[in-house]
Amino acid sequence: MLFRRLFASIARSDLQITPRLVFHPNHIPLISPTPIFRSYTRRRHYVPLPPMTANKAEIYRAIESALNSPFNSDPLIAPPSPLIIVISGPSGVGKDAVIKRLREVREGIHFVVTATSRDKRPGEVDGKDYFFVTKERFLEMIERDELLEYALVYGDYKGVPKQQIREFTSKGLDIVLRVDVQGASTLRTILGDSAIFIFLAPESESALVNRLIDRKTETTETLLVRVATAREEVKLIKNFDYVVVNADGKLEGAVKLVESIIDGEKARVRQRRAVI
Ligand SMILES: Nc1ncnc2c1ncn2[C@@H]1O[C@H](COP(=O)(O)OP(=O)(O)OP(=O)(O)O)[C@@H](O)[C@H]1O
Repeated sequence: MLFRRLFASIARSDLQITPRLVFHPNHIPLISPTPIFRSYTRRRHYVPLPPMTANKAEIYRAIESALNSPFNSDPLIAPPSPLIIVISGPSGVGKDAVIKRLREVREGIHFVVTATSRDKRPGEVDGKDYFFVTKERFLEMIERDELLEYALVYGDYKGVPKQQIREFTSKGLDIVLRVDVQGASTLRTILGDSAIFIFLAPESESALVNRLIDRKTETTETLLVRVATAREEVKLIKNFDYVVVNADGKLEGAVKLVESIIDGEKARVRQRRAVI
């Protein structure tokens, strides 16, 4: 009784157990090796296909008809999801310089403007380089949960406004965040693998110190703190996905490598998807 039921259910099902396949050069297969082909083999026995010497439209239509569904021109692959790219590295390594150049050479990216309570440096523009806010306003932003991440860096607050990320990812743009190394570690905890983390490294410690001296933005005391911190920060490289060396005079190369990383990420089969 049990066997009879089992055989009856196999007979009703789409599964077919076949000892061998039958092919003919100008015909579609009579018996399909897998159930997936069965629907068209069942409906369209012996539909002759034109030879490859026939005209293109005729071959096209014949294949369409044999598969029993029209071809369409819709993209087979969905467009890549917007990326969140975190660029970090020790003070003076060239985060701003790399981002400034990336901004010039690449479209489709929104560079998140960090909010900071520090004073403007000469040449910096409010709303472009940073949102310069008072300490009080910054504390209010923390209170209202408006920041994805924030930190007190060398006595000044810096933080990433959530609203910008939401607004621009919804428009399909990639997002670049520029944060210090501690901030990147915090973001890794918050975002996990849903974002890409790039560590910018100098070619040597000495190059980094020289760059900071040349920048002329530090006192010797703050310079000392930055360099000592940089030594510790290099140890956190393990929290990152990629490392890009920004060597002296090789800014272009560093930017190209960042672009290649972005391109590679866009070609991933399993896309990263961040929810902010
Ligand atoms: N590849 C490079 N070659 C030579 N100089 C560079 C290079 N990259 C950056 N610089 C210079 O090094 C100095 C430090 O760079 P930048 O201000 O971009 O560093 P940063 O990582 O943003 O620093 P901070 O975190 O302190 O703001 C700047 O004067 C910049 O012009």
